[in-house]
Amino acid sequence: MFSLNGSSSPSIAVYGVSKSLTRRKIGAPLVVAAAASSNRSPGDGNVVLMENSLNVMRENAPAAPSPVTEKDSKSVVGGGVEDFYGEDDVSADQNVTPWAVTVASGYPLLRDPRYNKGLSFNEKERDGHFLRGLLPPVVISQDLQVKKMMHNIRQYQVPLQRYMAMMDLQERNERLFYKLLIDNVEELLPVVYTPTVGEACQKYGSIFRQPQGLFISLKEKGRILDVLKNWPEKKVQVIVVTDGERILGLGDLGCQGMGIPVGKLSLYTALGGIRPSECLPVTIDVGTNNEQLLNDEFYIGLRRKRATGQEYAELLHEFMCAVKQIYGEKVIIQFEDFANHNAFDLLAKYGSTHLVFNDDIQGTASVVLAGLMAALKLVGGTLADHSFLFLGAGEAGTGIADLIALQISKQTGAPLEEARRKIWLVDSKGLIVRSRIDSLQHFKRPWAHEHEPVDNLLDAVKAIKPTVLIGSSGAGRTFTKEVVQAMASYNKKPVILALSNPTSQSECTAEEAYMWSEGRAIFASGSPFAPVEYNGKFYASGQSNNAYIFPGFGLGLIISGAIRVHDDMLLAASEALAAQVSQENLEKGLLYPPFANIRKISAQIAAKVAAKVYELGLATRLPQPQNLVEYAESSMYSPRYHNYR
Ligand SMILES: O=C([O-])CC(=O)C(=O)O
Ligand SMILES: [Mg+2]
Repeated sequence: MFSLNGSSSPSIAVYGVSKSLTRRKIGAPLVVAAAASSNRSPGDGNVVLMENSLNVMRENAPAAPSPVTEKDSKSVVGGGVEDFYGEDDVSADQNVTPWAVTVASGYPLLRDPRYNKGLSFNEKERDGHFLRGLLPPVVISQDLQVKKMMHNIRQYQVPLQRYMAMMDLQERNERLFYKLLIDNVEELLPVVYTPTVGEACQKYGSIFRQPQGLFISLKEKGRILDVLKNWPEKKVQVIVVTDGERILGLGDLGCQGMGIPVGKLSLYTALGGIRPSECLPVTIDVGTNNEQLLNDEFYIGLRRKRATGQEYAELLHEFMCAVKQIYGEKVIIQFEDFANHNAFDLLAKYGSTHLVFNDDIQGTASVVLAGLMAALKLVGGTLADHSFLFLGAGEAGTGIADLIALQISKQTGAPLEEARRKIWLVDSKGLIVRSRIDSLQHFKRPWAHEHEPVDNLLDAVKAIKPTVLIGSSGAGRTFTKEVVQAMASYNKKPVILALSNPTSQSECTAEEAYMWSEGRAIFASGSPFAPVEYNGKFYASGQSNNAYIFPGFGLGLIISGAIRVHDDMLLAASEALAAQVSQENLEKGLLYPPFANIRKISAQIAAKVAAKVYELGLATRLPQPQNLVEYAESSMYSPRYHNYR
């Protein structure tokens, strides 16, 4: 027991406190001034409150009252907290000096986004936490706050203004931000994520207000470990890292790519239930080759050309080692929006030493495979009965192609080589064929099949006559009328996926796909499109975006204590997602379930991924929980306010 406030707090509170403090290494011995209550909910517990609310005070400093939550009646699936906080944490903390711990109250409490509740502080809390007079008299519920915020956000017509309003809210009242996002996910996803996040990155320098993640630049070379220690949270489960070189389909945005890790991690919390405090957005700044940014007076990054070769590799290696040193081997490192060459190299280099996941290669592959599994119910046949043509042979294109081939090979027993022959890729130089092999980058070589050269997409469609056309090129409006019409001339129901983001880079719009195929296309896109009307009929289209996969995938890794990612886990995630597509969805032409159910979907994905982690012997959380779906659900962060004593 470790509590000076009378509540019987289990050892968990000690873990959280001591661990944080050990790592803080701040000066002389201190005294403990406050601790958490007895609530133990794995996704949502007071431990978080403790750990994230530490103000370390010098010996004899007065202890301010702490907002400690009242006992929460929510039932808990056994063992969750220990798993998140790890028994190894205890032994690591044996030499801890007693420290003083308290949390903010009064004005600082209102300024602390993690604990601020704004007008929802009740009368008792206002008295107990020195808030009297700092707020107007009214006390309102969190639900009313949500209603008010949605009303305000809807006043903004310009998407970037909505984005900024959401970011302001995140910096002011974190739980309200997540409540808003979770309760209105279909409306707000395009605001905090693609397409708006793309524009936000382009203008990040001028809209920058508060740092929302860690910036690690070449200036920090040799001291990245110290930089990581500056991050206020000591328990991190997921890092999303970019070097900004290929932000969506918008190209090199340098340091301003930070909007992407921030956006992705807010989805980790909203969609996958990972606690916000355990998510760390990182941008590695090695310069930019974007002349416009280099000449932009508001640019926030290093004003130099990109470092490459050894200089680049050394910085990344230092980062990878420092992360493992400080957060252990179970932290997920999600690579996001790196340029092709680095993305493949980093995944190959660190795949066997770290828990790494490339969202653009693996997450996109898994979500597209799920969409194809659903599409088969509409077009018939097995994967092996179809032929696939890609425009784009980068991370997404080859990643998806690899996973389709793997699945075909598993289903038919055919060797991978043979399965690959169903799949063709077009890059900027035309169809990838054998005669080009010597000039191809290594990740394109498996796709260089025997064929005469074809130098453009339309001719490739005519030559291959694919049943499925997938755009992953980052180049907008490349599925022209002729291309879509050619697909519709060979197929009763052509499957067309325009995956590039944001909307401006989509290979075609939903309207174009339906119009040019006379309403016969089975269409999905990376960024959302509103339903379109064609010949008096409405056509909805699904969003084939890795946001369906990575939050649940990450949760599955966390709840099983995975130490490595394996392709079979991606297949498990695809199957779990495809299983969530209802007959009703399919009848509307939707290859994916609505995002409105995403937390339930994420729990299903997490359970299937975790089961695979156990099966492969890559789990460290033992024994395996009996019901993984329930366990995943109960592990999720809830944005509901706590009551403070
Ligand atoms: O961020 C998204 O919307 C999907 C993605 O990973 C990308 O386009 O790079
Ligand atoms: Mg991406």
